[in-house]
Amino acid sequence: MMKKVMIATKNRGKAAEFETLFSKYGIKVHTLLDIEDHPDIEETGNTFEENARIKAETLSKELNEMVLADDSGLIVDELGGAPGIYSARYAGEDKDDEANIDKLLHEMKEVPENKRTARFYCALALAIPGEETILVSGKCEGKILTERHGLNGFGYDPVFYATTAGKSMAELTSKEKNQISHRSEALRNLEPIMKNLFNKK
Ligand SMILES: O=c1[nH]c(=O)c2ncn([C@@H]3O[C@H](COP(=O)(O)OP(=O)(O)OP(=O)(O)O)[C@@H](O)[C@H]3O)c2[nH]1
Ligand SMILES: [Mg+2]
Repeated sequence: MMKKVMIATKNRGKAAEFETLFSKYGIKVHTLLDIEDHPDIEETGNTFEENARIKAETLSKELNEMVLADDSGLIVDELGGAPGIYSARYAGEDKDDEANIDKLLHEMKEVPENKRTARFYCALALAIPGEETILVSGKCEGKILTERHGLNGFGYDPVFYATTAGKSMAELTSKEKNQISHRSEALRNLEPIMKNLFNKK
């Protein structure tokens, strides 16, 4: 039997990354994109963890099965932590990656190189019916570039210089991004728990 996990996301970039990240465990990924006309789950929390928990528990209750959710975003020091939990909607409700980047570059226009520090953060929530939800997180340190570099990835990747890679996130192959990203670090922190769960079945 093929193992599978449901992820409470409608973000195609995340879905693609999770597909690759889970494939090495032989686990197939399903998302909200596979359910026709599923309404958005409202993110009413004040932290990444709260929002991840809301998305995972809402869908888990609805489907009565185990659900994983990712709430993530970009934290820019000079902007007091913005866009943070509002990263997807930074430039407006339509979640336009290009408009978000334009707004960020504009806000950071006068900021000198040494003050452009930032990080991606990812909270993962694993909701299991009848059990306490499990929360883990990961981050990835970097700087905000002054213009776009690279075509891979999604979101703010073209303007995020990943310190450990020495390149923009969008210049990395998906394999390279998956070695250093906030999302992959969070998932590694969930690995022992997932192993237990999937081996039980
Ligand atoms: O360049 C990026 N590389 C990444 O690896 C990344 N991870 C997150 N983000 C940004 O943060 C928002 C998440 O917000 P978010 O967690 O609410 O997700 P979302 O609303 O897009 O989808 P859903 O999972 O809620 O359905 C995203 O839209 C992006 O703007 C990233 N940007
Ligand atoms: Mg969202």
